[in-house]
Amino acid sequence: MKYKYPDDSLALHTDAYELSMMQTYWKQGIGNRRAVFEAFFRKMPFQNGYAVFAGLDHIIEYVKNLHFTDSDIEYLKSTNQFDDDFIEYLRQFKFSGSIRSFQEGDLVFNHEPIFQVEAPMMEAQLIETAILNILNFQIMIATKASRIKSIVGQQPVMEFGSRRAQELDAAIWGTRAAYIGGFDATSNVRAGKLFGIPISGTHAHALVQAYRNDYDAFKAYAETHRDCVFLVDTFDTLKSGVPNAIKVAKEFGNKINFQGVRIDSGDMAYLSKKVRQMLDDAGFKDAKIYASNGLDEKTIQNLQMQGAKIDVWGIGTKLITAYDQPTLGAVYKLVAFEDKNGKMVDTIKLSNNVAKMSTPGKKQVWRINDRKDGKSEGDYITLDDENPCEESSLNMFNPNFPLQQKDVDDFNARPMLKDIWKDGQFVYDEPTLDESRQRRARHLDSLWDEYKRDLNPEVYPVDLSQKCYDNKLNMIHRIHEYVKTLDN
Ligand SMILES: Nc1ncnc2c1ncn2[C@@H]1O[C@H](COP(=O)(O)OP(=O)(O)OP(=O)(O)O)[C@@H](O)[C@H]1O
Ligand SMILES: O=P(O)(O)OC[C@H]1O[C@H](OP(=O)(O)OP(=O)(O)O)[C@H](O)[C@@H]1O
Ligand SMILES: O=C(O)c1cccnc1
Repeated sequence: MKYKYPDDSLALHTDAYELSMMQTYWKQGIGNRRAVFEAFFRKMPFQNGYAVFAGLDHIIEYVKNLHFTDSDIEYLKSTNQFDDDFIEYLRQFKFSGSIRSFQEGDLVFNHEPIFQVEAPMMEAQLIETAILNILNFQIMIATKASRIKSIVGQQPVMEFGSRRAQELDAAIWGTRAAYIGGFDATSNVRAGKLFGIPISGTHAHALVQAYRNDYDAFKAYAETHRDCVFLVDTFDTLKSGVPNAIKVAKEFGNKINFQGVRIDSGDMAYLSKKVRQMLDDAGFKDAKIYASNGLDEKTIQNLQMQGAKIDVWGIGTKLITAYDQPTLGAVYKLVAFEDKNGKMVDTIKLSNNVAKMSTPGKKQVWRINDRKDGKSEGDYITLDDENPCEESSLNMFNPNFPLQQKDVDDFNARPMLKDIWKDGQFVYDEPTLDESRQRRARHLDSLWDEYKRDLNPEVYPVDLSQKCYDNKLNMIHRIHEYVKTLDN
């Protein structure tokens, strides 16, 4: 396969309609007016009580490198869909706006802005597709990983999904998201090199098949490696795999570090208990039992319930493909746009479905924590000019059920949308990947258990300030009045 052009850039990683709209804005002279777009999702992934934010690092790389190459320009010309003067404008395109975002490892919730772009309309429009592409995938994988890690607890959990992922990028960025979500290592060596994620692995059935029997295969592996985990289920786990693993471990003694065995099929509760007994009886009490094969948080929980003696978990398909939910469904909506007099005017998208109505205005999300126990009370969405830190008491109410409300007195309020770019300047002090991973663990600690259970969690409060709520209602009302005039 050959590309049609010698180079590739991500500037064209956008939907054609973004470029079509840009051309309209540009030709109509409104392309440089400021616009504010916000990304949010409507439903919690996997019906989980929280989601884990990930993807910012990839977005930063994308925006930093965003420009149209000569071949991008040449290609756009060849489509005959865009005017030459507009294409010439694209040649000097550079992102000049501002971006605010949650940070990787932060917990995020539905209906709150998780990512905000304030930029000339044309610029903000171009980047929608890539931003959603990245966030929709990485948040889902980080959240799935976090669900799995929460069930597994302190035991190590390894990401094994590259061979099953939706192509190369999904494997790489998926494993990075999984690491933020709490996974401990990956089998993908490139992800180890690129991101510094610890790499880890055992061996495949091919090795045993190549030597035609367990003993010769394990012996060959032991002769060529110090750390050894033997895969014991190629022929017969209990009759051949484990006895031969023990035999080789005994023969090599201190010459190898016999870490344990991996089981990849069969009844893993039954087998792991038997295998544990065999390893213990042989004096290998510290040897670990690794398990893989179609695992996720549900199978793991079930195996735990059955008393399975598994110490290390390898997870592929069901993590990296976000098996039970194909996308997060995050959207990117225009919430304010500069008018011809240079004034920012809020905008709204109405819908017959109340849940689908956007919340107008440039906003900030504040995480409200109880000052006494540090626990999160909920998220409080304000218009950008409000500051709940100046209030002594907050009335938090559910915008869909305004009667559901509570007053919070002794609280800390932290703004969650952090500056990443300001007027074209990159201003973010990027955390390391390990810091982002720790952030998720720290934030989970401040969440009540009721929001963290994997089945039917309580709904975490995501509330609007009175001003934000009134602004939304007023806009809805005004538009309804306007539509009524059209009926006549
Ligand atoms: N004790 C158990 N309780 C619940 N689920 C289990 C148990 N043991 C294994 N599983 C899960 O059952 C599913 C099917 O296991 P099974 O061994 O039949 O897989 P398989 O892929 O058909 O095996 P093989 O690789 O031998 O073809 C896997 O997702 C596995 O994780
Ligand atoms: O089941 P998953 O969660 O996706 O985990 C990854 C799977 O990939 C490997 O199997 P594969 O059959 O690809 O190779 P093998 O020859 O090593 O068994 C491994 O043995 C796991 O079963
Ligand atoms: O190292 C392993 O055991 C491994 C790696 C990828 C997929 N399955 C297993």
